[in-house]
Amino acid sequence: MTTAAPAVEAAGLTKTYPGGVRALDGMGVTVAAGTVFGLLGPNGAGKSTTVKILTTLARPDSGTALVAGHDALRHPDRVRRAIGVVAQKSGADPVATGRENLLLQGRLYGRRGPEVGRRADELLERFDLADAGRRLVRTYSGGMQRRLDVALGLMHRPQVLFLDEPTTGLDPEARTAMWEEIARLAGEEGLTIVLTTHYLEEADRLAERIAIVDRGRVVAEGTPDELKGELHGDAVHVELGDTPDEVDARLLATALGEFAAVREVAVDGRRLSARADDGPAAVPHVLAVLEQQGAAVASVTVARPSLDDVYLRYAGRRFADADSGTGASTGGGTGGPGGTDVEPAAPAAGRAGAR
Ligand SMILES: Nc1ncnc2c1ncn2[C@@H]1O[C@H](COP(=O)(O)OP(=O)(O)OP(=O)(O)O)[C@@H](O)[C@H]1O
Repeated sequence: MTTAAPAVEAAGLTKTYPGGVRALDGMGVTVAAGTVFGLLGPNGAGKSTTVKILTTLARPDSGTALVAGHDALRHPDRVRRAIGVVAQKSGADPVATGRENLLLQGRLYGRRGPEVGRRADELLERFDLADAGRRLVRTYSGGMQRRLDVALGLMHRPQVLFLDEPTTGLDPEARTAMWEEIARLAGEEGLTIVLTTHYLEEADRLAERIAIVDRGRVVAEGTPDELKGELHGDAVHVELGDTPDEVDARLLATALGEFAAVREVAVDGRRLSARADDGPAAVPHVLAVLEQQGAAVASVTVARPSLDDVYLRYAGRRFADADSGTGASTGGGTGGPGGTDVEPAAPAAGRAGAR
């Protein structure tokens, strides 16, 4: 555990977008320097809005944000110099080469002279783009473009790198390669990385600590093992044949809850989940109760705790279900990130972040 000041300290962030969408509702995170921190949550949970505030591209309605020791609200220019941003959408110019993009990025940060070219070549090499460095970016594969995006974010040697969904849209092979690179950056270079993702596996694999975000606030935080360790026992998931109505669902939960071996029973549509110290031993009881209640069973699975179970526990619904709907606290606007309130940014954050 490092004793240095945290790389990011944000507290009490709130943000309501025009149209009444409450994107952040008391959001707060503390990220230790030199670690990889994952903001994990379904679509619309508020991850991008948090990153936009921390990277000075948006202002909160209230709350505080310190990044690399600087106040993001009072001294956004200082924050911009200390951070790199890799936004969801590529910041690279498709009709320039990869190398030209890197050189331009360096110049936007005020770098001049041969050092800029050396840094560009070093990054092309490191991201396995040396051969493609003089090709137009529009000829790159998705994985190559994403690697170039990360290289652009690193051009000025930031202290904190923000990666907004770095592997969304990548095929499994490119995703694995990106994971390896992110792990190496944190391990070898002591960079602090704040990563947003809606992939449970990505957070589990990369982040030393994870904040699970739901409806604009952190609902659980810890190392992946701590979070999973809070859920004692196995998860028992039952796919019901018919959707029980509300009364049936309550009856099922009550009837199952009478077994000491089974706890935390939740029925969500056709899915019933519960915890049991010994999952396989509990299954016959669970099936017997469901049969008594007249509930048809399509399938039963028993699993060790996963981050999905952590999410279910804290958010009260499954991750995939939340991911397919909106996570914001009120309906209304559906504007995507980068919408109405993005403020003009200095090159440091603006090039990758404002597009
Ligand atoms: N510029 C905007 N104007 C209006 N509503 C917005 C704007 N940006 C985001 N929202 C809404 O705020 C909520 C939080 O969005 P945000 O992009 O922060 O979530 P997210 O967790 O990053 O999701 P995603 O993974 O889809 O990017 C969503 O309901 C979203 O539709």
